[in-house]
Amino acid sequence: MTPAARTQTAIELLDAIIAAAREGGASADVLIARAMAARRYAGSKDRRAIRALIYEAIRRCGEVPQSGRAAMLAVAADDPAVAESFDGSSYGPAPIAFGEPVATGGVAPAWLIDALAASGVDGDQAAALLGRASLDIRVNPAKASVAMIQDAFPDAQPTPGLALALRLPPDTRLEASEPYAAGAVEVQDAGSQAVTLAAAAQPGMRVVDLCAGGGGKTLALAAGMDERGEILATDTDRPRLSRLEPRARRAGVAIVETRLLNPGAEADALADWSDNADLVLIDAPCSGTGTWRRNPEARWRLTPARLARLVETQARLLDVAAGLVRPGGALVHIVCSLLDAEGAGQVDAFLARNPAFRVEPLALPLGTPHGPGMRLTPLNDATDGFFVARLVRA
Ligand SMILES: C[S@@+](CC[C@H](N)C(=O)[O-])C[C@H]1O[C@@H](n2cnc3c(N)ncnc32)[C@H](O)[C@@H]1O
Repeated sequence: MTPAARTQTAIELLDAIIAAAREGGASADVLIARAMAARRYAGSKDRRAIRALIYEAIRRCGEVPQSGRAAMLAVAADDPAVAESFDGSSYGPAPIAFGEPVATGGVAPAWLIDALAASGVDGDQAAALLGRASLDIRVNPAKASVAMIQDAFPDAQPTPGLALALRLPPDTRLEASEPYAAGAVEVQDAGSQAVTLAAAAQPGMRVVDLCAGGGGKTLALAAGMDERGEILATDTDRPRLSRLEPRARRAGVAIVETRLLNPGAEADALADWSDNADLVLIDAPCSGTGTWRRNPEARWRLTPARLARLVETQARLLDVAAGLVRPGGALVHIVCSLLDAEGAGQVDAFLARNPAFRVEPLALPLGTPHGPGMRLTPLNDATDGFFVARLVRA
């Protein structure tokens, strides 16, 4: 493909991504994968170049751009090679017209920048939310030692304080590797591994992973339990939860049971665990402001109304979890967001409603104290952004 044809393809895909962001459609990654599968003439170099153009445009535009072309013109404004590709050739975009609309740059929509600033996230911290994400893995101690995995990936770097975490070069073909096929490693951001340590899961515990999804944190909890005890992994999303059991089998984990919940009726479905769990982990559904490095178009999807709904669900899930924790047991609240409404403020509000719980201070290998818990950020910790707090029932 010519550079002009690549730019035109990127513009068309950006149009689809913008429409999906406005209408709640599929993510950019999914739309790009679908489009590439349909464009068999695009070689691997073309695909990489088109993908890079699209993500450059998404990162550059804080507000939802008016069109894919306006977003690409924002890239062209700083990149002469992209500007030259607007050459009017048969598969390329029309030449740039004088006074054509160019999408406005910026980190995020203005209301979100204000909300982040009110949560203590300054301009540098906010800009780092759009940096490049690393490729981190967690070694599964049931299947391999860290040294064995370092032999398989000689460029892997350890993460200080995280005994099972390794950072790989971003172009590592992990999924085609033997350790991956054997369940000896799981892809998991180092920050995600660090916040899961707040749970301090131990052998013999009865644990509820209330928002288990596909089980990333469930398996990290299991790694600390040495196949002794019980983990009930629940979620309201059937397709996500259905991925957990095969993943647990692949990892050699047999102490996990899954249970599908109905939104709004979680407590009824969990009545048999009432006052009975040593540990409840809530990896809550959230705005994902801490994961923009991976899904930068997520900031175009978030609205104040959607954020308010998420905050309401999180509060409800915290109250459901409180009913499951036994006296002396612990509740851990995690969000991959830097907004206090979902993290520190959410936990403060829970404590005001539930005086039987108190905050237990955390000592994690990454992160800094923030309100009743700890915060990890891309700028400070080179991980996704997280808030985590550990609460103990009297
Ligand atoms: C941050 S994701 C969890 C990721 C997962 N723990 C992991 O480590 O891979 C949040 C999850 O909460 C689930 N969820 C949303 N509403 C829920 C509810 N009312 N009860 C339980 N889970 C819910 C979503 O389906 C989603 O899988």
